[in-house]
Amino acid sequence: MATLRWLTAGESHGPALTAVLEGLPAGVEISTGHLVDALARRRLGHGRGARMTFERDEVAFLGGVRHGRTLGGPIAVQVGNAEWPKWQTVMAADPVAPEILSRQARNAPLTRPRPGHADLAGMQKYGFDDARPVLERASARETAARVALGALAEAFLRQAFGIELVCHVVALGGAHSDTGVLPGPGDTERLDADPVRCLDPEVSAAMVAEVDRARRAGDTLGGVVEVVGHGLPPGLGSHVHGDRRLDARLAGALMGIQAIKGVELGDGFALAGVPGSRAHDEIVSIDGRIGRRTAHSGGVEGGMSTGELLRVRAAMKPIATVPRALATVDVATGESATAHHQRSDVCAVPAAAVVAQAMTALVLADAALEKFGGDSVPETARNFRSYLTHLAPG
Ligand SMILES: Cc1cc2nc3c(=O)[nH]c(=O)nc-3n(C[C@H](O)[C@H](O)[C@H](O)COP(=O)(O)O)c2cc1C
Ligand SMILES: C=C(O[C@@H]1CC(C(=O)O)=C[C@@H](OP(=O)(O)O)[C@H]1O)C(=O)O
Repeated sequence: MATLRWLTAGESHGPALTAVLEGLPAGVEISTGHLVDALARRRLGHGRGARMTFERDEVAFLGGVRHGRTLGGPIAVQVGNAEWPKWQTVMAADPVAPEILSRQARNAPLTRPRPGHADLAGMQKYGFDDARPVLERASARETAARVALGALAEAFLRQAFGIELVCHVVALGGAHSDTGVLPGPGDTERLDADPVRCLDPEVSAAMVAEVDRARRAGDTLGGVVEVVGHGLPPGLGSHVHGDRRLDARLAGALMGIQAIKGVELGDGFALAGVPGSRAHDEIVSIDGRIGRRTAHSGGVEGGMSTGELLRVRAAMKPIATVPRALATVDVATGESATAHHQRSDVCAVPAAAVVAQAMTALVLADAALEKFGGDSVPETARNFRSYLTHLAPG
C-alpha cells in the first residue's frame, strides 16, 4: 500500500470536484491561497478554450487542515465548477422527469463519439448510448483536483526536504526549444508570465504562432512538457522490485494524465541511439562530494533518485475535440457522421505541464515518506537530516 494515497471524484459539469489526500504528516504549512495560486497557474496558457476565461476553481478545504497546518488526517479539498447553475438538470444526481430533460438542448444524447477521446470506448465498456456519462469524468477538468493535491505535496517536499519543482513546455506542435536550459525554482514567475510556459522568448513566440495557426485552421495541437526537481536526496524509490522503482512510479503517474502518450526520464528515448560511453553520467569527485559529469539519466538510476537534478518529460497528444470535426459513426443510426463538437481547447500543453508537476510532487512525496517516515514535519525532517549525516559513501 502506498504511504501517501489520493483519490478524486466529480464530473466536469457537476457541482464540484472533490479530492482526498491521506498520509501527509501533521504540520505542513498550507493555506487556501497556496491552492488558489496553483489552480490559477493551471488555467494559464495560450490556446485554452472559453471555459478557462470564466472558470474560477473556487477551492475550499473540507477537512484535515486547521489554522494553516495539516493535522495528519485525511485532507479533503473541494474545487467548485463555475457553470454548475447551467448544468444542474443535465448533471442532476437525482432522477429528472423526461419532459423536463427534453426542454433543454444540452440534455440531448451525444451519439457522435469523438476519435481520440474516451467517448466510444467508454460507451461500449459501460453500455451507454450517450457519450455524456463518459466524457464528464474523462474530461481533464479532473486535473484541477490533482493540482490542488499536488500543491499540498509540494509544500511538504519544500518544508521537510527543501525539494523544489518547476515545469515548462519544451515543444508545442512543430516548435521546440533545444537549448537544454533547465528552469530553476526562481524561474516560476517568468514561466507563469509567458503565454506558453517556455523559457526561450523566441521559441515561445514560435509556439504562440503555432497555436494561432492551428486555431485558424480549425485544428488542435499537442506538445512536450518537462518537470525539473531540485534538491532530491539519493535513494528515493528502489531497485528491488518493479513497482518500487521511482522511474516506473513517475511514468505511471504522468501517463495517467489525460492525453499523455509518452514519458521519458532524462534523455529517455535518445539514449537508445548512443553508445554507452556517451549515455551514462560519469561519477566524479567535485569539491570532496561525489557528483556527475553529465545529466543524461534525469536523476534516476536503478529505480532510485541519484541526488542529481530530476528531469522527466511527458508528451501530450493534440486535443481530441478537433473543430474541423473528424469522421465518426452516429451510434444512434449507424450512419457516417462528424464527431460532436462544442467549445474546446486548441492546445492545453502549458496546463498539462502544471498537472505533470503536481503528479510528480505526489509521487515524490509518497517515495520520501516511504523512505523517511514521520508523523509530523519536524519528525520527517529529523529523519532526513540523520540520513544525510550518515550517507555513505559520499
Ligand atoms: C489540461 C488538459 C486540458 C484538456 N482539454 C481538452 C479539451 O478542451 N478538449 C478535448 O477534447 N480534450 C482535452 N484534453 C484531452 C482529453 O482530456 C483527452 O484527450 C482524453 O481524455 C482522451 O485522451 P486519452 O486517450 O489520453 O485518455 C485536455 C487534457 C488536458 C491534460
Ligand atoms: C474544464 C477544463 O478543461 C476541459 C477539459 C476538456 C476535456 O475534454 O478534457 C474539455 C473542456 O471542457 P468544456 O467542454 O467544459 O469546455 C475543457 O475546458 C479544465 O481544465 O478545468
